[in-house]
Amino acid sequence: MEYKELVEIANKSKENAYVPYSNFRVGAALLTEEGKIFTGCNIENASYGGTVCAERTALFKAISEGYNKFRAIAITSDSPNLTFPCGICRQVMSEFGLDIDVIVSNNKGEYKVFKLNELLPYAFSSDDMEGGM
Ligand SMILES: O=c1ccn([C@H]2C[C@H](O)[C@@H](CO)O2)c(=O)[nH]1
Ligand SMILES: [Zn+2]
Repeated sequence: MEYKELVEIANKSKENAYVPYSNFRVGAALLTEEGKIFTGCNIENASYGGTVCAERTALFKAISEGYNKFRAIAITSDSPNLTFPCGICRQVMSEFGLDIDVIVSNNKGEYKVFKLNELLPYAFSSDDMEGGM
């Protein structure tokens, strides 16, 4: 799977974004180890905190279908700037491995690839819960 193609799939899934509040459409395409792709868009809510980002929509779709090993996630929006995942999505993705490629792209289809561990150094994980549990 070419990352350019994954970006195009993310771009397409942006069309389903439900964004009456921000009008900012985000699309994500998540590639599993098995080569399966799960897409996601952002889904906003009148109670703003209930909003779910495109990245977590894709991730939760995959997890709920029994897939939890991931190679890459492409993220895009209508912005001319590269769209990076928010802090919550970085943390939620990190639960399933820091080695995933995060492909950030813009409305021209230009993209850059980062490892999640570059975007979330010193991630909090279950290893940090010594003393609890
Ligand atoms: O990486 C990002 C950043 C923001 N959003 C969404 C959340 C909200 O609906 C809108 C504005 O923050 O964009 C995403 O889906 N992914
Ligand atoms: Zn997010």
